Amino acid sequence: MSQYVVLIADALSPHAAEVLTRDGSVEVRHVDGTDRPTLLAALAGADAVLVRSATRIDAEALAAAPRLKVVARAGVGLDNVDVTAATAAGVLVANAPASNVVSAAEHAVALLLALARHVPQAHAALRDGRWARSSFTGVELAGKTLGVLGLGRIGSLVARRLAAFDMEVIAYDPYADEEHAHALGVRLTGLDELLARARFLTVHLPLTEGTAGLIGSDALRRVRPDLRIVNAARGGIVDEQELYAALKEGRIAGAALDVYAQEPCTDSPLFELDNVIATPHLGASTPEAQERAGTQAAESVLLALTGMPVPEAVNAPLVSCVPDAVDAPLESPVHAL
Ligand SMILES: NC(=O)c1ccc[n+]([C@@H]2O[C@H](COP(=O)([O-])OP(=O)(O)OC[C@H]3O[C@@H](n4cnc5c(N)ncnc54)[C@H](O)[C@@H]3O)[C@@H](O)[C@H]2O)c1
Ligand SMILES: O=C(O)CC[C@@H](O)C(=O)O
Repeated sequence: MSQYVVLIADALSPHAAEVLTRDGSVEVRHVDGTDRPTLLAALAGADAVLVRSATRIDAEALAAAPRLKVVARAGVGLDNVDVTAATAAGVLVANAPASNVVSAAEHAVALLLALARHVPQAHAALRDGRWARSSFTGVELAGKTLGVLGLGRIGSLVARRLAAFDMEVIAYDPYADEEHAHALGVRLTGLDELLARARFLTVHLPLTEGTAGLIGSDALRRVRPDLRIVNAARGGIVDEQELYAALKEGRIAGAALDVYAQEPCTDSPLFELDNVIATPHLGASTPEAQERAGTQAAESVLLALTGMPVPEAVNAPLVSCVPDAVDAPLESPVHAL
């Protein structure tokens, strides 16, 4: 008989369940974590729960889980887990902080290029039978200033990739290291300069009390009218109502969004604007990222439950695709106890 019950509450790579059941001590139960009554009932008998971004592990969920020892987030952002409440309850919280950063960075770059050249709009027009070349004149990236908000793992990967497009890259991140920025060819600036100068702005911050609404009414009145904004970090960092107003009034030129204040989000006034392109939180949606995220989250659960060490091999493929300079200054996957 298995010693531990582990819930998988969001759709994870099958590798997660494979890792968890490896030594026979764990019974895996799959539940739909977005169905609240089902989640709360299942948590009653759970020793651990693995989530992506859809399932909320808040104080109510923690209170329903008397046996819970660990919450593992198969990805980066921990805004769907109440880390403070978990810590108070003696529940360990782990994430997989570098698992999906390459995928997320590539998606941000894809959105930025698509925004610059109206790719989704031109594709849609052609499918409608319209050869509307003059409607879709774009802009070059070369020589333009890219402002990176948050020069952590993903911001650094995006900066490096877009520097290769001959963009001038500046970044605002009060915690970033000058040498790290310099090695990437990035100049650190204050927020005021970044807002005033950027032709493209890409957001790579965590959602916290300090970053919620950072790009709001005030910031959006200090930018150039030809600014294009990409947010593939978290909804709510860019205020959606203020973004709508800025786009509608021609105070900025366009926006590309992967994330929303409320998700799922299928009905936003922003989707009606011609200069907005949008994807449904796809930054981490590649098999490569999901395999790493699921595997690393499962390894963290096993480590927390059984004390079984994490094999080196699990981390090896990822380290080889994330530059040392990006990997170095960041915290360990186990976030809080
Ligand atoms: N779209 C997706 O699918 C997807 C995938 C992965 C991550 N994300 C989001 O991207 C975010 C960033 O991920 P990461 O791996 O780069 O995180 P990270 O922790 O490596 O980097 C975040 C950076 O933001 C900086 N920062 C924090 N507060 C700031 C502030 N007020 N002003 C300026 N800089 C500030 C930090 O110093 C850090 O360098 C995650 O928190 C997550 O929400 C989205
Ligand atoms: O699980 C996902 O697909 C989203 C993950 C991403 O937003 C993250 O923060 O890691």
